[in-house]
Amino acid sequence: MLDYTKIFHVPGGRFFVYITQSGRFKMNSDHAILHIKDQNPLVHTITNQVVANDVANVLLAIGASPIMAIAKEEVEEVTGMAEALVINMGTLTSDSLESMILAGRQANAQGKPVILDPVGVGATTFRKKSAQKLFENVDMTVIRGNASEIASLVGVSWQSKGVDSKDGANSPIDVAVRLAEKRHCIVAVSGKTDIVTDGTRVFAVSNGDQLMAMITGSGCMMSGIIGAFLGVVDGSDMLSRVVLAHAAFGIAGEWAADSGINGPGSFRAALIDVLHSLSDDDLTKHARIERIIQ
Ligand SMILES: Nc1ncnc2c1ncn2[C@@H]1O[C@H](COP(=O)(O)OP(=O)(O)O)[C@@H](O)[C@H]1O
Ligand SMILES: Cc1ncsc1CCOP(=O)(O)O
Ligand SMILES: [Mg+2]
Repeated sequence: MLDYTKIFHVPGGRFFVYITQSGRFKMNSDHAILHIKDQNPLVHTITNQVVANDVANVLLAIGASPIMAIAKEEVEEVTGMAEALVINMGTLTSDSLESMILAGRQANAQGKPVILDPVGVGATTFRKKSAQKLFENVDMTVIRGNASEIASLVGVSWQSKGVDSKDGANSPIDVAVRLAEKRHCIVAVSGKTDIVTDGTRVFAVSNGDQLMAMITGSGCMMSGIIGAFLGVVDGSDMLSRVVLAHAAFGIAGEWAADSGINGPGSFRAALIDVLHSLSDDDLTKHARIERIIQ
């Protein structure tokens, strides 16, 4: 059992951890993956040039359908036919920002989930200002990023290098809760342990493998997978599904790492293979989810 009180030590002791028996926290969706495979949600993804192919492939592997469309002439139409919208700032341009706003407004108007991945948001002034513009125009359902990205969105300093997060003095829980409160949405902070919160309830998901940090795009893929989990009619709450999406991707990472791969290249392929065969039963048995009480 992990001792989260050590991992998430917060000056002032704002958080402590409620450890569930067997380390698993039962979520209220037992059929999340089945629903994705049955309903085959279309996920409109405006992502970066580095990872578009990987994100499309993980969406297909889990049972969703990807559509990568970026032209401002068509994004509203595409979001109109999709079940979820994923916006990723990885290789942002003024044009793609405009498209993200158009697509985001369309999704909001139709009550469709919008997932924002603020890749490298703290790295440049352009990205910071663009994120601000996005928040002024679009209500996000989920913001998912690494710790330095989420910290940057609440004005907390955190070490980073380009699009990657390094060590930080603050707690990832603290910055996640602050951003969720600020933007009134679900926030997920990825890392060795992922934190998912709506500002009130906080969950820690400890599935995953260190190889996930050795390929580019694992965070972007995670954001795409959230789009698949939120793009279905499931009967369960959004927060549970975002938590389960993290567990599913983390389990896929663990099993891919364990599948006789040779290194990061074959790990990336194995990740897609494992996601393709992952079931709700696997998720129930192997998810390591804990609830953190503030
Ligand atoms: N050291 C690690 N051990 C286990 N899983 C990890 C580790 N680092 C990242 N992951 C997983 O990889 C995915 C992407 O996280 P991360 O690398 O933090 O995002 P990003 O690629 O956006 O920086 C998440 O699902 C996370 O749980
Ligand atoms: C390397 C890089 N540069 C711009 S976007 C990108 C990919 C980032 O992917 P991730 O955040 O999932 O590691
Ligand atoms: Mg990222």
